[in-house]
Amino acid sequence: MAKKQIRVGVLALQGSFREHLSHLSKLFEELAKSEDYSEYEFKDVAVRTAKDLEGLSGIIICGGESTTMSILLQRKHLLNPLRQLIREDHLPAWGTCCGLILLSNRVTNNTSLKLGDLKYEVIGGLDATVDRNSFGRQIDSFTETIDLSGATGEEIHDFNCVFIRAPVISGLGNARSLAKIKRNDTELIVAVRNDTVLGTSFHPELVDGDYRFHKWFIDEFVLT
Ligand SMILES: NC(=O)CC[C@H](N)C(=O)O
Repeated sequence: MAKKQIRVGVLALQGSFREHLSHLSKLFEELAKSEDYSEYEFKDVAVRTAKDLEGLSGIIICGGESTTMSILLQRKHLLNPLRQLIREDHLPAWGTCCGLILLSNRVTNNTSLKLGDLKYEVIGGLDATVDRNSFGRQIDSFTETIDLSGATGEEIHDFNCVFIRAPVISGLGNARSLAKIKRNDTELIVAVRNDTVLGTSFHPELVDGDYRFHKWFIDEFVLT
């Protein structure tokens, strides 16, 4: 019987797209050996043009710099196709850090930006507000081990979460919180989801050899 083709795209304009593609391809090598996934044939796809979006079952928007990425999305004519796919057609999507910002409906701390004739535009899809650069400057980047087992229902008790000039989810509409960290006695939301869109302030693609979070995205969002 022909296998079901599962193509997972990674927006590859700027930022940590190579790391996501490498995580996916290694994960897919593992899944190809597993009886549980024998009905599927997986492929990771670098998305650079609107044509690359054809036939995708899911998409990842990587870490990077959201102002730059917003400009590139507009110049490459990818912003509107992605809005259509993610917001109207409910293509499963996951954004890490900059990707979370671009997938949120509301962004704060982005007002002083002059972009020539362009505006700071996001894709949206997550009914949440994110505050950019919420932990301060690049030098204030940090790693924290978080128990993601409650959030994912998987054995991800200790996940190495890398925060680089990360945003925080400062308001929730219909999206729901998945994970929090504590800073100065305040709980901050760092992962959020709705039915088809997932956002994390941290970067699972930067954790070498750990594909558990990527696997959960495939199982929970792409294959359901
Ligand atoms: N690591 C990241 O993706 C950083 C995001 C970046 N600070 C922004 O606002 O776009």
